[in-house]
Amino acid sequence: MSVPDGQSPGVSDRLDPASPPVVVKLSEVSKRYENGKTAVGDVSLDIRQGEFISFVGPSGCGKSTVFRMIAGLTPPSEGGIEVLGGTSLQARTSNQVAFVFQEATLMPWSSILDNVTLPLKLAGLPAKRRQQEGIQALELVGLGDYAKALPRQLSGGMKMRASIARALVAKPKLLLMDEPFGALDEMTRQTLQEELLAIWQRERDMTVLFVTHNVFEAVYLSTRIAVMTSSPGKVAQLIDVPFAYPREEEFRASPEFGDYVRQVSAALHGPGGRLSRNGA
Ligand SMILES: Nc1ncnc2c1ncn2[C@@H]1O[C@H](COP(=O)(O)OP(=O)(O)OP(=O)(O)O)[C@@H](O)[C@H]1O
Repeated sequence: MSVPDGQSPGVSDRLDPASPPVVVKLSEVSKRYENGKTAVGDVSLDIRQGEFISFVGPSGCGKSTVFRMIAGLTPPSEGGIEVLGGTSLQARTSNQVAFVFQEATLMPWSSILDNVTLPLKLAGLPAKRRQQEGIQALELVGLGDYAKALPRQLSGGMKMRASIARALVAKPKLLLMDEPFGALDEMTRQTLQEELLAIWQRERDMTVLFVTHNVFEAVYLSTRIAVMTSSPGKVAQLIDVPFAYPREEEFRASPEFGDYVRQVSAALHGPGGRLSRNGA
């Protein structure tokens, strides 16, 4: 396992939060739904280009609400959100932001290639170009041989790969992943985690925001972890995970990995209220 030493080219950039530009800026953001529920209260957070940041927290603490606001799917009640230098809506409609959800949500009657290239079709790209880019995205996730298959012919893990390919096909600058591996078995989950990190490392400028309930997954994947607490949802603690990539299998078995898992778990389950007073 390699620990950052500032010498490896590329790695230090990923881990130095001071250098890359801010791509998502949340300024005192709150969200109160129409039924009066305050889902998110006063969250301020800067996310920089190339980060892989995971959001962990108890069910209902507002993780998906934060994502929906960043995606421009629901407006904040208070505060400001800037995405890639503009509004969240501008970023989404210009195809710079892509999503992956827990369900792969593929169109059952369309081939995997047609599913994956849908965002390009919606953007008006010609058929030949769509096909080229689609095949490229499928190869990236190891589904190069399944372009003509229908979703029902794929396993759960393969469907998720297709969903990731669809998100990557338009080469987004920001990838929002809301519990993408939550429904998969542990082995498939670990394989997809490794593949996702490999893709992220290749797309040097792509920033990934990832929601998970799984502390092990958060530590394995992330440069930084936002630990959220509920009522109302807040970012209670930000934890840097300063280990170089690629993170080999032995990283998962290392004492340092265990230390970070314990630190994040303590932040999640520690003495009630103490963390939420350290709001980020
Ligand atoms: N459209 C809505 N209208 C009213 N309340 C909502 C709405 N969407 C979410 N909520 C409430 O806001 C709170 C935060 O929900 P959200 O889905 O953001 O949490 P979460 O952390 O993503 O949960 P989980 O981990 O279970 O997916 C919850 O109490 C939820 O019931």
